[in-house]
Amino acid sequence: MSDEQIALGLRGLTKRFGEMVAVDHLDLDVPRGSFFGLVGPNGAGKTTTLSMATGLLRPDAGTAHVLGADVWTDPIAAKARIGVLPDGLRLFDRLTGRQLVTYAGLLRGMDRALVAERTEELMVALGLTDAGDKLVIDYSAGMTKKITLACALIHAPRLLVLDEPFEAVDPVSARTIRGILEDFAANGGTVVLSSHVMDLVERICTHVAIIASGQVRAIGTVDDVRAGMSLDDRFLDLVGGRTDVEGLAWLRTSSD
Ligand SMILES: Nc1ncnc2c1ncn2[C@@H]1O[C@H](COP(=O)(O)OP(=O)(O)OP(=O)(O)O)[C@@H](O)[C@H]1O
Repeated sequence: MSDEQIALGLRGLTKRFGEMVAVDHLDLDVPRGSFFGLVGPNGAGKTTTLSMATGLLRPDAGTAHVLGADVWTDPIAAKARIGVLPDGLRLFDRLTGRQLVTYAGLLRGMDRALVAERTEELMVALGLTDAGDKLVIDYSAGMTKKITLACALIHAPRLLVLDEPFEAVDPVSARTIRGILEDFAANGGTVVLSSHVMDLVERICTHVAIIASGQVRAIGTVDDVRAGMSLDDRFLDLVGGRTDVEGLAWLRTSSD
């Protein structure tokens, strides 16, 4: 793949927490226009990788490029092109939903009238119009996910990096979000998302990387990585996650 075809390029990305290597010389190329799923067991290093890729966590080694811009040496250019839905982000939750999205747009240096226009469009598209004047602290988990997504979209980024975008989101909202993301990718945008839901990744992603112990175990189009199996089976084969349900015998016996 040539550099122009790569939306997100990670090279030798490494992060240690004390003795533990969370991300271990990780290389990954996300093609432009792809819908790219990042999957892996709990603790595999997905969030740490995405945080380093988007300028939220400084790597110990390695580089991250967003559409050619180095995230760590040219952060202003890189960050202008990215919209991020981070995991467990602390929001200014004493703002209303509408105020929070407006704030995200103004922080990006956008014109106030354009911010107002896009905020209303996003509230409608994400079904948040009625909740727009409610404080974010009073939002449900799914509503919080949607308002954070609105903040990630307001400046019309070229690359969206979403940590578990469908977690806690109801089926109707999931369908809406999926529609917005598919439209975004169909028009030249690139989506990178992490998920534990293999069926979802199999259905909506064009490409996938399976990560375990901070390294890429398989990468390519979903069909290539599946290799004729379901993604779920391939995942379990690669990460060796199958455990037999022996033990916990006490759970099977009733005490009354
Ligand atoms: N700030 C931190 N300090 C210490 N260890 C950390 C920190 N952040 C992550 N880790 C460790 O790094 C490893 C990778 O964590 P990470 O959150 O990237 O995994 P993940 O693939 O996103 O997991 P999950 O699917 O459970 O969200 C884990 O072992 C985790 O305990």
